[in-house]
Amino acid sequence: MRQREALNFRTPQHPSLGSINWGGASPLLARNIPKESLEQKYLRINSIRTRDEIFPANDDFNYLPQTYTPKYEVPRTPSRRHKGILLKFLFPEEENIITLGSNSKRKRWFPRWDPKNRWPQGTGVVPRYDNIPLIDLGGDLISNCDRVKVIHQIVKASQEHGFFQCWAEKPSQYRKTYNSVLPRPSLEVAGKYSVQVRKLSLLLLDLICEGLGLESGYFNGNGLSQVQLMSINHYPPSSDPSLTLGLPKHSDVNLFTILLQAGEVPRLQVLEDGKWPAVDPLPTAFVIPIGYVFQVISNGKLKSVDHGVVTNSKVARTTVGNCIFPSSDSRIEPAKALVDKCHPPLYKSFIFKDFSDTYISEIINGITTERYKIHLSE
Ligand SMILES: O=C(O)CCC(=O)C(=O)O
Ligand SMILES: [Fe+2]
Repeated sequence: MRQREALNFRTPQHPSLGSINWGGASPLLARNIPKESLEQKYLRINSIRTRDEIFPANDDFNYLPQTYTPKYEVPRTPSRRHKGILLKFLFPEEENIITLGSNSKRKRWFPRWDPKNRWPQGTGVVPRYDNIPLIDLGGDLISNCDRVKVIHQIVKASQEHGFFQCWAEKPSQYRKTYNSVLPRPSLEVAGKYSVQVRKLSLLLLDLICEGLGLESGYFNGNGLSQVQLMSINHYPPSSDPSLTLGLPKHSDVNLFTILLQAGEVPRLQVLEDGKWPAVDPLPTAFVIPIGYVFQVISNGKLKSVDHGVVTNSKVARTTVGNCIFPSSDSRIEPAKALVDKCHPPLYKSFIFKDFSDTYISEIINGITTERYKIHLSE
């Protein structure tokens, strides 16, 4: 028999994630979702359903018109019955509850999401990504030799793989400073951590700037690296990972992300040569995926990489990502110093906000990034 249970979610998570409702999925999933769904209450139906039942391929499950006001019969719970008049007025629950059921013709709040693009990497056994460059930033980065070597490693990895891993301090110090961030940091720890990570991001920006041959401080100007957004992603275990939202295939919308992974289970999968090998979590290293904005600014010298997350049937996983973004009004275009007669611009110029507003929903739906590109025949 189906047991019904009303849950509150702070971010749009799939009900099969269970009762954990902190942190939530990456803000990626919160983009372009109707605002009201972020405070949405909906029914969780505890029953085993197949993946196709939950996400029927031909179902218009993700269409939610602005004026949508569902009216369903919902069993009353004691807490509702005793709710004060003011709360009832502010939160008219019956109208906020949406059922996720197999036969329902009701509209759902999920973003339009082509089923083919949900788990292109599959959810079974995955190969390990065993040739990820691991770059040591703990050396003497002032002395020319080390600096040149590290810059070369970063640029090469970002060109060939679209991401790299790095150590920022000696491993033992590292554990002490950063381990307290996971699995669930206090606000104070999160604040301290984000300051440390900001320093690391500025160092990486300086090194990449030099590696690309751009004038010093290039990324400090025009708001190019002004915004840092921290997201804590928690992926509870799911008895059937194929029913659970991890993170769909995407490449990051920013310059880069500084990602800390906890736990033993490799679940971050990166697309390389048509395969989706998983990145082993190293507790003392950061994973740095290059974002699309960096690909554009570097005129294609650095490449952003598709990645995604699949959940595990037994083990939870938590990651902390600090994303380095331009400010919303920044103009994004190939750096002038990288463009000349022999190297024409490969990307159009755009304002970051115009791009970021649609980028996530586009890539989630498998729409390619072609429209940002300039084709040489144009
Ligand atoms: O949690 C992860 O491993 C990846 C997170 C991610 O890709 C993102 O937040 O963009
Ligand atoms: Fe990502």
